[in-house]
Amino acid sequence: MIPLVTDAQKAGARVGLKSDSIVINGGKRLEGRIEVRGAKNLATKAMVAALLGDTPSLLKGVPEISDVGVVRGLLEVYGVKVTSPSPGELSFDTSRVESAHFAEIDAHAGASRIPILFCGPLLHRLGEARIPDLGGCRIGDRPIDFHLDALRQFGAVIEKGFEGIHLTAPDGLRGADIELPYPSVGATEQVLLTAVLATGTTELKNAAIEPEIMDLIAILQKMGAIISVEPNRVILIEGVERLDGYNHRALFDRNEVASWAAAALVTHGDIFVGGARQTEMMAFLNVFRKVGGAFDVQEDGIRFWHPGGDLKPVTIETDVHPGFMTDWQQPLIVALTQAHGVSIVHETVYENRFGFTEALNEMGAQIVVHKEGLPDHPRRVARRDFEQAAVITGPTELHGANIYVPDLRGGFSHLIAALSAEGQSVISNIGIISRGYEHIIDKLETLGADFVYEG
Ligand SMILES: CC(=O)N[C@H]1[C@@H](OP(=O)(O)OP(=O)(O)OC[C@H]2O[C@@H](n3ccc(=O)[nH]c3=O)[C@H](O)[C@@H]2O)O[C@H](CO)[C@@H](O)[C@@H]1O
Ligand SMILES: C=C(OP(=O)(O)O)C(=O)O
Repeated sequence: MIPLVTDAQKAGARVGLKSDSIVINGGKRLEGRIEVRGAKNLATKAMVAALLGDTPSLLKGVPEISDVGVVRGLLEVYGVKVTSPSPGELSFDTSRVESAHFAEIDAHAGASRIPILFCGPLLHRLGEARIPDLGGCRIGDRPIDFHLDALRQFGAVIEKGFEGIHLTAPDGLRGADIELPYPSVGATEQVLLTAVLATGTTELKNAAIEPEIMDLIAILQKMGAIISVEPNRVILIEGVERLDGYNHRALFDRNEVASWAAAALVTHGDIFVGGARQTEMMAFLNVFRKVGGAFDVQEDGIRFWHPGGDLKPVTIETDVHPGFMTDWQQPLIVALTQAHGVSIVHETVYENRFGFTEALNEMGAQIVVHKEGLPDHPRRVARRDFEQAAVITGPTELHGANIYVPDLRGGFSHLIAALSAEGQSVISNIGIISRGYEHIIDKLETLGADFVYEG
């Protein structure tokens, strides 16, 4: 019989995780210093951008996460020679891109969302693109209509097959006037990566302006692109004839920083996160402070700790940048189970991102998810067609449980809930966590967590 290998096991195997479950003995403070490196949501896009350069690129601060492995595998299929000159660095040689082996892309299907961003670069380099089915966290429908509509406006012709999509550009790619229905991160990146080598000027309205996008723009500018970020979410891109490679250190992973900050709060701990910076995290830091957490911004990182006293409830809405990021709500909600009073988290970015709260309730939390949102509740962010609200009543004592983690951020929140809970928890499917958290087992050890991992 052929053994079934789950997506999580595949992800874990990419970064050397041998076992897919961890036993956690809760109740221990996390204390110590860990480092974060480049952001999953930037490093992977920077790797795609390397395909646009005629000369080699060097990316520094690359995290050892499985999504990086997925993109590396795809770049190799597309003919890019990827090497690692030293730990945390990847170099990309595009001189043999003509020899793409499209037949091999199916092996990379379903592992990450990044493949969709290869459309523009492949059309520029090869006149054709084949993209496998996408993966990523299952937190709603996650359609790619904005991407495909934008690509069509550039002149791409798209055919959808049973497995993935096929694109051509019979008349080349031309600059376009594009307005996104919503400031989608991925669709903004799609437009940037396509417009830089398209003929003429592209005006993108309602663009996403997340720090990871600004860092991608910085990379493209180093490569020779002409991009200006105008007021009111407008980005202008003047197409150029060719681009060179880049030499760039990836922006730090602010989602990982927020996660460890929440871990410090939840475990009454004290964690110094090396590599963290303040400016990109202001929305998070405000909420962290309102809840009752303490932080100290230093030159080489940020220290987060629980200063004692009761945690306070908050009402927040997830939003696009500069708002409170959707990827931060899951670990924060674990802290809110310990706040004295009722907190409300409105999820406005994805339509299905509170599934992870079921396991927290099994552990003793009191979280009620309102699948249609709370329509009359006053708040800052405008309602979307869909949205959900989680109402968290605290404080509640958490106890150990057996948990099968559903997705990346939900998985991290289960991990820290187990670390703070009374008793033992067995958390399985943890390979998913390695999509976005590097060296998770080593970091838990450094911070003094009590766990058994047969790795
Ligand atoms: C790899 C990566 O960088 N992932 C991040 C990226 O995901 P990703 O780029 O997929 O997220 P988007 O910003 O595109 O998605 C935001 C919203 O727009 C919708 N949408 C998007 C594209 C589209 O064609 N049609 C459509 O309807 C999505 O379903 C979602 O409701 O930004 C999200 C929002 O900050 C983060 O949570 C993810 O961690
Ligand atoms: C939703 C996330 O990632 P992805 O878009 O890669 O699924 C995330 O990082 O929380």
